[in-house]
Parts: sequence; C-alpha cells; structure tokens
Amino acid sequence: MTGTATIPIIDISAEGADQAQVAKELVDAAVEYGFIYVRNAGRDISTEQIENAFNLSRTLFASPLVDKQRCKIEKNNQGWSGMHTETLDPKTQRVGDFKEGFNFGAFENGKATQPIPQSIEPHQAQLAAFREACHALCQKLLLLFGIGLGVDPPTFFTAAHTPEQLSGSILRFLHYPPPSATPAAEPADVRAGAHSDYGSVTLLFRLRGQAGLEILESGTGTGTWAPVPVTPPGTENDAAPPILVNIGDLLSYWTNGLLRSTVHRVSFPTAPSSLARGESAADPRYSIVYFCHPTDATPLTPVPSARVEAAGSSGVRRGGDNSSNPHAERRVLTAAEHLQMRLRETYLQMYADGDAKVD
Ligand SMILES: O=C(O)CCC(=O)C(=O)O
Ligand SMILES: [Fe+2]
Repeated sequence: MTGTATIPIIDISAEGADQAQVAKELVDAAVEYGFIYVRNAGRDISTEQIENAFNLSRTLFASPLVDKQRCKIEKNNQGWSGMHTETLDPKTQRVGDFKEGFNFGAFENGKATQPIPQSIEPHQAQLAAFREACHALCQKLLLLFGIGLGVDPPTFFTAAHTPEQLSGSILRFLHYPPPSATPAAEPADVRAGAHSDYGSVTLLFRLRGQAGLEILESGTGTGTWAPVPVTPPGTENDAAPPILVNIGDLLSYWTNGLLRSTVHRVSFPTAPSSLARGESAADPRYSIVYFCHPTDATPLTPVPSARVEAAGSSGVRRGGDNSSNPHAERRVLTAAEHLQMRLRETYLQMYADGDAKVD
C-alpha cells in the first residue's frame, strides 16, 4: 500500500559497525521521526526469548478471569487491566481501549514482586530474564543517544537508568481481542487511543501479519495516521521482525524537545488503503512493550550537551513540533513525578475511586 509511515531501519548490533556512525543515525531518526526500527538478528534479545514471551502472554490472558482480577492494576502501575480500563485518549474516546494488559514491575532474584496469575508462576525466571534483556537493550540505546548528542559524559542517560534502583520501568503484555468478539465497537473506536509514551525509550515487539499500529505524521496542516508495518521492506528475511523503538515524553522533555515523542495509536483498520501488505486486524492481536524509565529520584536537570542546550535556547523547542503532544513540555522535577502525572490521566476511574493522594 502507499502511505505507510516513514521510519528509518537501523542495525545497532552489526558486526564491525562504527559506533559513532550508528549513534548519529539513531539520533537523526529520533529527532526527525521519534520512531526507529531496530533490526533484530537475535543478537540483543534472542528470537526464542521473544517467542517464549509471546507464549507466556497467551497463557496469561487465557487464565481464568478470577485469577486476573486477583492481580488488578494498582496505583503503582503494576498488574492486570481489563477491557476498557485504560483510556489513552480520554478527550476523544467514547469508551476505553479495546484491550487488556498486564504490567510487570521489578523482579527480585527471578521472582515477581507483585501478584501474578498462577498460570505463569512457574515461568517467573523467564519473565525476569526477558525484562532484564529489554532493559539492557534500552541502556545500549541510551548510551548511543548520549554519544550521538555529544553529551558529556556520554553515560549521562545510562547512569540515570541503573536497573538496581526503583523506577517506573514496566514490561507490559497486551492482548487485543478480535473485532468479532466486540461487535458493539463503533467505527471511531480504537484498540488503543492516541497517545505518546511517558518514559524515556519504549521497545515494542509485534507479531508478523498483525496490523493496527499507526503514527501521527504531522507534515503540513493536520496530521494523518500512517500505518507502521510489522515487517518493513528489507527485513522480511530477518530472524524476527525489527524491534520498534520510540522516544517517550520524558526523554523528549529532558532533551528540550530535540528528540521527538510521536503520537501513536492502535486502530481497527479494515480498508485496504490503511493496511500494510500481508497484514490484517481480523485476529486477536498480541504485543509486548517495555517502557524504560529513569530511576525514580532522577532530577530532570539540563542535559550536558551543546546540541540539547541549543535546542532549548533557540526558543523553538522541538517539542513544539509535537503540537499534538500536550505533555512533552511540562515542567517536572523528578522522573517519578512525571510518571504519576501521566498515569492519573489514563486511569481516570482508578484515581476517581481512590483518595486524592499520589503515591
Ligand atoms: O500494541 C501496540 O502495538 C502499541 C501499544 C502502545 O503504544 C502502548 O502500550 O503504549
Ligand atoms: Fe504507546
């Protein structure tokens, strides 16, 4: 089809690759698009590990409802959220997202630190290892961003994301039931409402053939929704589809809007014009997301980089480019405060039911 999103494809782990060159390509892509396809030859996270994670996700969502309800999502952003619990675009959506999700926070010694359904209890170590591998890949990307932006020291971002300390980082399994299971859906309804992610970088794993993700391309005038194929041209023969990486609001804010946090959604596309070749939205859809956040106490102080500074002082905070992203420029103190602010907005009911205290 025509009109799929323009997103650069980068191999960050090619043997003999020039690190400075890869860093430059990554930064250019993050500045221009906010989304990057990271080629996946199984070097950073093995294909088997990804497949196993999807298998666990299927097992988890097929668990008896009572088991999932026992793990209901809490204000710490961990646990199960049922159909329509989350509303990613509350201003526009008639009804909450057509999806269920399960958020995993930290693991300790291969064990979850939150209630999890019985069906996946025997597989906790595997989940912990997958979450760890995701975090390590994010650290690799954050180091490359440090290098590409000329941050002094280049470890500025990675030092703020040490896995040992508490953070808002979340491994999330998502299950979008097939449209046939939700006959009451109206044409304007979405599987996941328009939003930008909250943290620093997000990794997204998808399955071949499963359509739905779209990004808002600003261009001129009003934005248009462009589908993001799972397997873009040139990656068809790779061991696994590329891992989709995108910049979250926090990193956009931290870099004075230089790195772009792009709005995206998951829709129910049916028209051939909004489907990439070989993809369909007729089946249940599963995706896995890793939202990487700095450690809770990280103060979002200026990034020691001339390029980032210049983006701030030019008066044209590139965040302004994200006119569709009202959150990119908010002033916040710490990473934890930034996250709480965003969670309040998407889990309206949970916060309305509870007291006014932010924990
Ligand atoms: O399921 C997807 O493809 C995207 C999900 C997403 O954007 C999110 O959970 O933030
Ligand atoms: Fe997202």
